[in-house]
Amino acid sequence: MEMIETDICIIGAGSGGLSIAAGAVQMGARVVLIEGGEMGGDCLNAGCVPSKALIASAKHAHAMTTGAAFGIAPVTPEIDFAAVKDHVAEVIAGIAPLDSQERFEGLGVRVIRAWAKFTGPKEVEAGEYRIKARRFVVATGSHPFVPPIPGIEAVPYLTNETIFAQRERPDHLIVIGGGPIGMEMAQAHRRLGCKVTVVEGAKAFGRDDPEAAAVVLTAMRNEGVEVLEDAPVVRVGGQEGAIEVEIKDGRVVHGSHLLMAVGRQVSLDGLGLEAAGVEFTRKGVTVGADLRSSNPKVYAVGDAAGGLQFTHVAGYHAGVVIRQMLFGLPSKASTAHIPWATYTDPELAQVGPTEVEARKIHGDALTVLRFEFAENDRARAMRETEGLIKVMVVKGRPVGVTIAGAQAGELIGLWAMAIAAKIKISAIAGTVLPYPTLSEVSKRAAGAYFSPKLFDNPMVKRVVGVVQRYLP
Ligand SMILES: Cc1cc2nc3c(=O)[nH]c(=O)nc-3n(C[C@H](O)[C@H](O)[C@H](O)COP(=O)(O)OP(=O)(O)OC[C@H]3O[C@@H](n4cnc5c(N)ncnc54)[C@H](O)[C@@H]3O)c2cc1C
Ligand SMILES: NC(=O)c1ccc[n+]([C@@H]2O[C@H](COP(=O)([O-])OP(=O)(O)OC[C@H]3O[C@@H](n4cnc5c(N)ncnc54)[C@H](O)[C@@H]3O)[C@@H](O)[C@H]2O)c1
Repeated sequence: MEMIETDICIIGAGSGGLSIAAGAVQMGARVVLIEGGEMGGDCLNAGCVPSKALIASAKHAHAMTTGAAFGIAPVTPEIDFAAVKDHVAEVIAGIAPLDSQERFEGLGVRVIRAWAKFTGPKEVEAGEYRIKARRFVVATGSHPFVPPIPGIEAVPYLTNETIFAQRERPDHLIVIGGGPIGMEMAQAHRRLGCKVTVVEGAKAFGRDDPEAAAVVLTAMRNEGVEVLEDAPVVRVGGQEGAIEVEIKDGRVVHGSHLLMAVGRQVSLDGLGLEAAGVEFTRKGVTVGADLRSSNPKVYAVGDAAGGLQFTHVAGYHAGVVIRQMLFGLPSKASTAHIPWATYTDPELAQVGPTEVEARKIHGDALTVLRFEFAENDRARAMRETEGLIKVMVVKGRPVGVTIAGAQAGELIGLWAMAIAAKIKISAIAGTVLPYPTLSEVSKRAAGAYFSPKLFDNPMVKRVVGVVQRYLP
């Protein structure tokens, strides 16, 4: 077994691990990166990238059926499902070189392709190698959680790890779980010609603002996605082509294929965390705001750190641990300014607390500003008028924003910056934006903070009256 000594050893070459490796090596640290599966992790191979590529195909198909209002005769698209999957694979292949072993070796990272496990507090084994490092990072991500629903062991099912390779179009896809994975996949498959039923145990988009979630839910139902809520699944049965899913109230849904999208399980099994003195729970490695574990030489980032599970969070974590590991500077992760978006159509985006959460935290100090997409000229021109923005404001500064509507994922960026930089709502209201853009919904919502103070204020009216009398 070859022994390697290094400054930093990273386990997992996904969004978090790759960002740390690239940053650390280019700033002069010796870095070992260990990956047991595919370089790029979930996001590239079975998550963000393939799902957004599939959604893009679905959007093209949908546009072909919805042109009548624009004067374009609708046509029924001929969908070659296998070719759609070729497109998905091509998009992955196009991005893969950026995450590849060759690129990282070119940067000077020692890449080991094997499954790693700790054998002590300062030592990891992977394949033919023993690695002693001054600091370790657990960046092992997560995988689909498949609950022990009675019957599941005998029924063929898809997960995010297999659905993007499915080349035959399912006649009727049943999706268990109405979270972001389930809902993005449900709409994409519906638009690509499948019958789709989502069976959700509680509420679809359950982590989002209910009013915003309702906008998306209505749009999806109007497109023909059947969404059953408050419908916990208690049994599954049947075989490929003839699946049945039984709901607690006795209803049975019949379909051809089954997608399990009921959440994620962190990938910590077999990692030997006990040998390293690293505490963990089912949710992830137990870390403080500095992302350090109970073994001060071991950090955890991304999904493995047990918090928000997004690629941009893994990237943000990378910066937090790099500052500590390379420069010995204190650094902490916070969640108040982290946005997320679900790429349904319309999109759903959030940063900071929702209205209900903000009300609990700030009580009467909270002001909620609203603006409807229907009042935005660009949204009207595009006939994408469903949606709204809500801005939660405390003492003149935004603390949370919810957007449901076209390009919500793009629009939330402004607010993520405003909250991170503690920018005042007056700065957003005072920004001059190009007309006509969807981003004007943000400015108009911000302006709503001042309009009652200016337009419904007798004092202002009196002052203006007096000034008008004397102004030359
Ligand atoms: C269908 C789907 C769609 C998604 N869409 C989005 C999106 O649009 N936007 C967004 O921000 N997020 C999205 N996510 C979430 C995003 O993919 C994850 O949050 C992100 O990949 C987490 O990065 P990570 O570095 O923590 O883990 P990963 O990217 O999962 O990487 C972990 C790596 O560690 C490796 N590994 C695990 N154990 C070991 C071991 N013992 N030894 C060696 N290697 C090991 C794994 O093989 C893997 O390659 C989506 C997820 C899914 C499933
Ligand atoms: N656009 C994005 O950024 C994006 C897209 C996809 C995934 N992700 C990430 O992946 C994570 C996981 O997504 P997810 O959708 O798998 O999980 P989730 O936990 O968000 O949603 C799972 C849903 O399944 C339901 N459920 C659980 N057991 C059930 C049962 N027996 N019967 C019926 N319903 C049941 C839950 O009530 C829940 O609503 C997300 O939280 C997010 O962090 C992000």
